[in-house]
Amino acid sequence: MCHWPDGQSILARAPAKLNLHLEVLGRRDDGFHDLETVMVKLDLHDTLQFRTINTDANVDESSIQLDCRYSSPFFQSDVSSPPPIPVDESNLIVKAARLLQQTTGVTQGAHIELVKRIPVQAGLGGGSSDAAATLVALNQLWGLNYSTAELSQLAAQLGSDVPFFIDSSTAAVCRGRGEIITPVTIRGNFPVILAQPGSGLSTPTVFKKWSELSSQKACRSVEPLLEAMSSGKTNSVARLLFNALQIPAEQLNAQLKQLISLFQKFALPGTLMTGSGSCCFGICQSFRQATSISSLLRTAPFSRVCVTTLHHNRMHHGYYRSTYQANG
Ligand SMILES: C[C@](O)(CO)[C@H](O)COP(=O)(O)OP(=O)(O)OC[C@H]1O[C@@H](n2ccc(N)nc2=O)[C@H](O)[C@@H]1O
Ligand SMILES: Nc1ncnc2c1ncn2[C@@H]1O[C@H](COP(=O)(O)OP(=O)(O)OP(=O)(O)O)[C@@H](O)[C@H]1O
Repeated sequence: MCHWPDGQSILARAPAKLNLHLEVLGRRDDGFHDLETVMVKLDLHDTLQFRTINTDANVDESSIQLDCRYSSPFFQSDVSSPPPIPVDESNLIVKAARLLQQTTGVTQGAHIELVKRIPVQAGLGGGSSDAAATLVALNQLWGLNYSTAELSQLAAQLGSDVPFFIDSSTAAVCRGRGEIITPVTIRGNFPVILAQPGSGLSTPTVFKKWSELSSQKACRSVEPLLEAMSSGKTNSVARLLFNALQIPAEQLNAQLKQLISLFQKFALPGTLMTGSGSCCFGICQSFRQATSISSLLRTAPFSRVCVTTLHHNRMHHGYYRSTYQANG
């Protein structure tokens, strides 16, 4: 989190996530599913700038104004294509700001500029991370002094993945519908190739497909993966990747299935789909390997590719001038 010298502006980084392990334990009465999932934050991130509303400009002081621009290896530079996310009240950023206003009774508003790099409907948690960054930043901008625990409770009302992004840890096991967070250790770092097919997947549709296909199988234990993560054994981490939603997702999206088959042709230590898809990832041994495989993946007509690493040892929702690019 970075404060501008005038004290009226905050810049926040909202990282993407990967699910290294995702087991669905069963369907609940409220329509959600109980999960056991291991999530890690990535260096790939959206950037959000928050400013107080200039009341001289004849604007309602409690309004929430959101502007969005796209700046990512995943996005096309074609400005004529319509933006893939709404900037109205349905945006999770606006929902997070409204929830904070309603809960605290604060009358202040905000102008928010989003630089969107994380692809949408990809299972990378982009909207959830933006919502968490908004709760943390507006808590500061509006001087609310809410604790992390209080912000986490609000976060869970916005989405199952949002509390993970309030937590400052790089990696965590998330249980319940995703909101019960236990931070875990991940040592070392490794390059990750992200590849997204031409179309995304809706989370409820993938869970519905899982219900249709599910059988009474024993649940896959998370413990061997946690041990490999804490001892920094990247090859073991890669071998233990697991996602119970991948088969249902492959049945819903033919390009995803093709992309996973393509990924499996390369000698990578491990590949998987993240969350409810449709983005897939490969853990690489080196940047050289990541660069050569990502250029081969880029030749597939339907896939968009980007290389990133884990989001390690950063300030919470941190921002470093040295890594910030002029284009956002
Ligand atoms: C698949 C994951 O990305 C794994 O990290 C998350 O569980 C999804 O979390 P999310 O996008 O924050 O999801 P939410 O916005 O809370 O829920 C969207 C929809 O996904 C389904 N959903 C989500 C989470 C969960 N544990 N069980 C579910 O069945 C429900 O149909 C729900 O209505
Ligand atoms: N700030 C936002 N960023 C991205 N999507 C948003 C945002 N606000 C609302 N949305 C909507 O939320 C939906 C899911 O987008 P998102 O990119 O968060 O999915 P996801 O990566 O699959 O998330 P998850 O991994 O948490 O399931 C999209 O249909 C999008 O229109």
